[in-house]
Amino acid sequence: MDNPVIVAIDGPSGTGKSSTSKAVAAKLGLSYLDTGAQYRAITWWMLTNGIDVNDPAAVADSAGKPVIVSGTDPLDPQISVDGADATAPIRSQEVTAAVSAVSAVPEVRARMVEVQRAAAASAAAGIVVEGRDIGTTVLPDATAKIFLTASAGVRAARRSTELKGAVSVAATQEALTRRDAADSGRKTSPLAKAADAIEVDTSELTLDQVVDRVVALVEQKRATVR
Ligand SMILES: Nc1ncnc2c1ncn2[C@@H]1O[C@H](COP(=O)(O)OP(=O)(O)O)[C@@H](O)[C@H]1O
Ligand SMILES: Nc1ccn([C@H]2C[C@H](O)[C@@H](COP(=O)(O)OP(=O)(O)O)O2)c(=O)n1
Repeated sequence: MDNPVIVAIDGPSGTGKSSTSKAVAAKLGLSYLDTGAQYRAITWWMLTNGIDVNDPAAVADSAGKPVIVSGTDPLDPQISVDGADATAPIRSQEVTAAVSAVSAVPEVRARMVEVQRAAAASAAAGIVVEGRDIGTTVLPDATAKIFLTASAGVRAARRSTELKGAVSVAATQEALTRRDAADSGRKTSPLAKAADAIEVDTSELTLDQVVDRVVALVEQKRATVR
C-alpha cells in the first residue's frame, strides 16, 4: 500500500482553506482536519466558562480542561466540546473576536498540536490538515504544503457574502486584517508560509480551479515520494 498522504494547507482567513481542503480530501479519499475549528472550540469553552480570554495566565490554567473531539470526514466535519456538538456556536462573532487571543497562548497551542498530530498519525490513507502553522510546526514533514493567499478585498467580500451581508465588506475587511496581524505577530508558531510550501493566490480563481490546482500539486509530490 502507498504511504499515507499528508497535505498541509495554511493561509490567512478567507483564502479558501476550508472549502479547498474539504474538496481535496473528498476527491483523494483522505481524512480532513480543521484546526481553526479546534482553536474556535477551546475559545468557545473559555467564553462559556467565564474565563477572561484577555488574561493569558487564566487561559493557560484552563487549557487542559475541555475535551475537544474533531470528526475527520470531509463530507460531514463535526466538532464537540465535552460531548456537546459545537459545530454552530464556534462560528459566532463573539468567538471570532476572541480566538486570536486564546490561540496565542502557548499552553493552548501545545495541547492542540498534540491532538492534531495524533489525528494525522491515525489517518490510514492520509489527511488534509488546514490551519496557520501546519506546514511550519504541526506537520513539517507533510507530503505537500500549500499556502493559500488572496487580496484583503476579495477575502472580505467572500466573508461578507457568507454572512449574507449582515456585516459590511469594509467592517469585515477591518476585522480580518486585525486578526491576521494578531495571528502573524504572535510569538508561538505564528501564521507563516513554510519555506517549502507552494503559494496559490486564489483571488482570481474559482473554487474548482483552486481544488484542481491543489490536487495536481499533491499528485505531483506523491509521485516523487512513492
Ligand atoms: N476561489 C474561491 N472563489 C470564490 N469564493 C470562494 C473561493 N474559495 C472559497 N470561497 C468562499 O469564500 C468563503 C471563505 O472560504 P473558506 O474556505 O471558509 O476560507 P478559509 O477557511 O480560508 O477562511 C466561503 O464562503 C467560500 O465559499
Ligand atoms: N493552526 C491554526 C489554526 C487556526 N488558528 C487560530 C487563528 C485564527 O484566527 C483562528 C480561527 O481559525 P479559522 O481557520 O477558523 O479562521 P477563519 O475561518 O479562516 O476565519 O484560529 C491558529 O492559531 N492556528
